[in-house]
Amino acid sequence: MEVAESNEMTLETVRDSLIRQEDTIIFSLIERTKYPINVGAYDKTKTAVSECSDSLVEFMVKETEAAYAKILHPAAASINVNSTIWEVYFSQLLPLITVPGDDGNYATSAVSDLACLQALSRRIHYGKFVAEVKFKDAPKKYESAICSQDRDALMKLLTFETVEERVKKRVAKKAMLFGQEVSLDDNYDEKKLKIDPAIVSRLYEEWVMPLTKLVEVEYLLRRLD
Ligand SMILES: C=C(O[C@@H]1C=C(C(=O)O)C=C[C@H]1O)C(=O)O
Repeated sequence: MEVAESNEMTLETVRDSLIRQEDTIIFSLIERTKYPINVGAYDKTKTAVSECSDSLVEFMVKETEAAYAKILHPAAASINVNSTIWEVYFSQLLPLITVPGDDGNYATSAVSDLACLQALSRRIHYGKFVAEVKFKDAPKKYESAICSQDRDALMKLLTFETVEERVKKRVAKKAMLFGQEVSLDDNYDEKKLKIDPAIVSRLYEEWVMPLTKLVEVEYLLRRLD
């Protein structure tokens, strides 16, 4: 991932980007809540793509991944946690943010899923940039752990608990603000929130941040190859 872009990157600019990406993630999740879970969209027998054994969503995600693979440095591109993101999204997150049921809108809900998966994947794989700036800021600090391929030591070195606490609080606050039913009187009804802020916070705590850190560790392990 030593692309030209990383020269101008600092920990601050990388963190600013992660903060902006929170907006994209939360808005894409809110968009998906418009539709029920629509399990039919994930049913290979109902796929709308002819001569293709994938479900509609699988087909769309694979096409997008193929496009991204063309623009990434091979070493960084070898780190890919999309299958885990996929699993978490469909088996854990989607049932939490959607209502049960099937409204037949498979194509539009699949487009929405794709937007969520892309936003999550981009954020989590951004861990490569985060790791690169952390390494550049203090190479000595990381070198011995990299040489001994010590995952636990790397994880400790790159973790900032106070930053993580702020992320969890901020995403819950954003979910509350972005998910409101906006009306012209001053009352706002907490029950009408489009997404539960606690779920967004949990998504970050249990999956987004741990996976970002996993990407950071994987990147650093290969950094001196
Ligand atoms: C991304 C960073 O690395 C780690 C992961 C974080 C995250 O995924 O939000 C936050 C703090 C760090 O523990 C960072 O330091 O900003």
